This record gives sequence, structure tokens and C-alpha cells, in this order.
Amino acid sequence: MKKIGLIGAGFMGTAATRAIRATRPNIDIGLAETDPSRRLAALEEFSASDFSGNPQDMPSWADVVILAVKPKELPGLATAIREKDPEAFNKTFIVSLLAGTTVATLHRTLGSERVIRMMPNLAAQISQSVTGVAFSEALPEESRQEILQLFSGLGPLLSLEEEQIHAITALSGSGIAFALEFIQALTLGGVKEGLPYGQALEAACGVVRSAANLVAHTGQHPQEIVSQVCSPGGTTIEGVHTLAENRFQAAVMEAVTRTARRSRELGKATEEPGK
Ligand SMILES: NC(=O)C1=CN([C@@H]2O[C@H](COP(=O)(O)OP(=O)(O)OC[C@H]3O[C@@H](n4cnc5c(N)ncnc54)[C@H](O)[C@@H]3O)[C@@H](O)[C@H]2O)C=CC1
Ligand SMILES: O=C(O)[C@@H]1CCC=N1
Repeated sequence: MKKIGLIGAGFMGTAATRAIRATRPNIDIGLAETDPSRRLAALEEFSASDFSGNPQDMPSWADVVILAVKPKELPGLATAIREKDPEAFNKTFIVSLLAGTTVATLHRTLGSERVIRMMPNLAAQISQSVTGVAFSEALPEESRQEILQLFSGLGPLLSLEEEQIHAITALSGSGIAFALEFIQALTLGGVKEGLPYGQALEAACGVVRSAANLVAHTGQHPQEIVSQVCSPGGTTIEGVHTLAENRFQAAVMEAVTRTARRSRELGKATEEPGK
């Protein structure tokens, strides 16, 4: 695969393209972006070919087209890109990053079976996204492997059942925002207790990073490590009790559940545009 096309050079499309470029410095990139300042910035960053005025020409140029527009843009975009050269279009892989939008909807709207649904997060730009992947059933194993190889620079890729993509959207695509909310809250707590913001932020980031690394390196259950930190009658149990009183775990679980529900809703809306 030598050429990729990006439609929508926003936050996620740019992050994914950076990751691919990092592992494949010589890959050719083409892009279509309607916002003039984003278009110019992305054209410059990726030394890309500009398909903004003619996205319908992208499928016959690219081996893989990455769709990174908002889900509601899909129907209009599909009509624009699939009709010029249906034969070429049917040979191109279409990788959709659209929240909620199912493989079946992509298949029906685009009229192609060479579709792949991915749910990354913004850490793709530093190759640390945990990304869920669901393939069209029609895609042969060899093609699946080629796609996984091309996107390996985003970070770990999890091949999932389609229905599980809603869960990974909540945990990863959106969940990185929940982790950042926690970092911000920890930082502000540190500021309240007298640390300058910069030092508090550095400490909060370091602590969250090290907590994740501890789980990974020791293989211990998070709760087991928590119990090692909580000295009887000590400081930590005070804080752990406060989090429990304020329903911290329940709040985070509810955030995941409602986010997954919203992903399903977006899926329904793209199934039946206009409703
Ligand atoms: N932002 C995130 O963290 C994540 C976003 N996603 C998905 O990625 C997609 C893009 O999200 P963001 O990057 O956050 O949005 P964004 O708004 O930053 O980027 C979308 C871009 O598409 C452009 N665009 C709209 N219509 C277009 C068209 N017809 N042709 C060319 N360009 C067009 C817009 O000008 C904009 O720059 C969404 O479907 C979202 O569900 C998935 C995972 C994470
Ligand atoms: O909030 C959203 O809809 C997108 C999808 C996952 C992360 N951002």
C-alpha cells in the first residue's frame, strides 16, 4: 500500500495520518478538507496532494481512503466519492473512524464491501491509541492483515466484534477524555493543597502513568495494589473512603455506559439519516 487518502483533516484524521506517516515515511498522502486553514496546515504537514475540490478523484488514486468527518457528513460524502469511478472505488479500502457508524451502514451507504471500522483515540498521534477494529465480513484475511499492518503505528489494534466497538468507543475513543478529567481533578486538588499548577500537573500525569505501568508490570489486580497503598488508619484510606462516598466508581461506570449508549444512538441516526 503506497497511497492513502484522508477525508477530513480534523483532530482524529490528522492524528491517525501522523501515526501512519511515522511508520511509513515514504507513503504518499492525499487529502480533502473543506476548512481552508485546516486544509493548508495538513497539506503542509504531510506534503500532501490536494483533493479538496475533487474528492471524487481520491478513490482511484489511493489504496486506502480514511474517512474522518463527523458521522452526519457520511451520506453526502458517500454520494460525492463513489459515483465517479465505481470500478476504482470498489478496489479501494475505506477505513471509517466515524463514531457509531456500523460496517453495515458503511457498506450500504458507500456501496462497497471493502470497508473497515476503526475506533482510535487522539493518542494515535503518539502511537499510543488503543484502537478497536471491525472488518466487513467479506474482507479476506490477507487484506485484513495488510490494513492492520498499515495502521500499526496508531498503537495496539484490537480486532473486535462489531457490537463491542461501542464499548471501546466509551473506554478508549471517548475514555481518554475521562482519564484527562481525572488528571485535571488531581492537579486542582494538588493546587488547593499548595502546589503550583505546573508541578501539580507534572505530578498528576506521572502518578496516572505509573499506576497504569504498575498494573501492566506486576500483573496484579488494581484493587490488590490499592490495598497495599492503604495503611491501616493512614492517609490513603481517607481519600479512598471519600471517593467511595462520592460514588467515584459508579460515576465512571455510568459515564462508560452512557457513552456507549450515545454511540449506539449515533449508529441509528446514520442508519436512518434525517431521523
Ligand atoms: N476527536 C476524537 O477524539 C475522535 C473522533 N473520532 C471520529 O472521527 C471523526 C472526526 O472527528 P474529529 O476529528 O474530532 O472532528 P473534526 O471536526 O476535528 O474533523 C472533521 C473535519 O472534517 C472536515 N470536513 C467536514 N466535511 C467534509 C467534507 N465533505 N470533505 C472534507 N472534509 C470535511 C471538517 O472541516 C473538519 O476539519 C468523527 O466521525 C468522530 O466520531 C473517533 C475517535 C476519536
Ligand atoms: O465524541 C465523539 O463523538 C468522538 C468519538 C470518540 C471520541 N470523540
